[in-house]
Order: sequence, then structure tokens, then C-alpha cells
Amino acid sequence: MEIVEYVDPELMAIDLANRLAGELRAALSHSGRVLFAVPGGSTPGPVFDALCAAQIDWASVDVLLTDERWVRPDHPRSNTRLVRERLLVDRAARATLLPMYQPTDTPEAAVARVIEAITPHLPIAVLLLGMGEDGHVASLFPGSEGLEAALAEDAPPVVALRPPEAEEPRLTLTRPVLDGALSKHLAITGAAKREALERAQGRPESEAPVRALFGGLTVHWAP
Ligand SMILES: O=C(O)[C@H](O)[C@@H](O)[C@H](O)[C@H](O)COP(=O)(O)O
Repeated sequence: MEIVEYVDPELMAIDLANRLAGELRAALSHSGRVLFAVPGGSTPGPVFDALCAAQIDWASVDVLLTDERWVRPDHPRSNTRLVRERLLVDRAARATLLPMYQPTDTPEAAVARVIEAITPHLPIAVLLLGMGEDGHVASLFPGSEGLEAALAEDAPPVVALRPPEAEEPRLTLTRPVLDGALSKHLAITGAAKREALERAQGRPESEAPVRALFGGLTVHWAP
């Protein structure tokens, strides 16, 4: 794991967007289509704002959420909505958003359809993750029933989880898909997340799921 430190979150967003754009271009130079996986939450918005204007062959990029909150796609907490409003605009409007949501009653009922839709596009070429202060990444929250299965090497690509700490049920990519990304970045801000990352190093994956993805991970941190 490598840690890149920035002076402030604004500079981090710009530098990280440049780096992601460079990696997407490089991936496109030897592949017809590339898969770019991104988190929801509050951290990636400024990165998306910078990245959406990048000169990339966006028409050849498929975008996938690392996880989705089980709310309608027009809900303020929807990650699909975030990506549509902040990333898939400007030049990036030509990218294709793969579904991480289906209009089913429960996330469990959506899993098979989401797996069918995303599997032909794997592996992830470029992965961006966020992290919670509890060490969760994507929606791999400590304390969730089903977490162990989602962290298994042979987990299905997507599972539904109902984390006790989260406001709503989730659909999430699992360890083999996230860890199989060709390039992995984690963006975090603030002292509490930096401490959480350091604490994670000595803890089991079940207590700090971010640990499962430490191999080859580049962490971007700003105070
Ligand atoms: O939908 C989500 O909640 C996520 O994808 C999640 O894994 C997020 O990245 C972290 O919770 C950090 O969230 P913040 O960036 O809002 O702190």
C-alpha cells in the first residue's frame, strides 16, 4: 500500500482526477472498452467534477458503482444519482453506466440481474474507493451478516448486505471483483479516516474490511 498526501481536498481532487484520467487513457490504448468503478458517498463528488471534463474516449468507458444504497435512483442518497449528476456530465456524458440498481422490492431480488449485466464487462480496469471511519469500503461494512462470504476469494461478484450501521440495505461488489481491479485507488480525507486506515493494519478483515484490498492499493489522503 502506498500513501500519497495532498495539501488539501481540492488539490487532491484535481490531482487524483488527472491520475485516473491518465490510467483510463492508458487502459484504452490496449483495450477496446474499459471498466471504471467508482464509489458513492461525499468524497468522490469533487473528483468527478474535475474528471468529467477530461479528454478521454468516454464512449468506450463503462462506469460501475462499487456499491449502491437501496433507494430509488432519484433519491438524494442514491449513488446512481450522484454519478449521473456529477460524473456522467460534460465530456463523460458519453460513458455508459452499468446498473447497480434494479427496480425490485429488495436488493436480494436484484443480485442475479446485476451480476448478469456486469459480468461480461469485468475485470475493472481502474477502481476508485472511499472508506468509512469504521473501515468499510464499498458496502462491505463490519458487523454485517454475510460479510465473511463477501470477503471470500470465491464470492459471487455482487451480494446484498443489510449492514446494521447503514441507513438502508446495500448491493455491493465483493472482494474478488474489487481486488481483481488492475489499478486500485482509495480517496480519504481528514484525521479520523487516516487513523482508521492505520488502525485497520492490525485488525482482522472482518473488523476492517479495507484490509482485504491493501495489496497494490494507492491511498490518496488530504487533511
Ligand atoms: O455509498 C457509500 O456509502 C459508499 O460507496 C461507501 O463505501 C463510501 O465510499 C464510504 O462510506 C465513505 O463515504 P464518504 O465519502 O461519504 O465519507
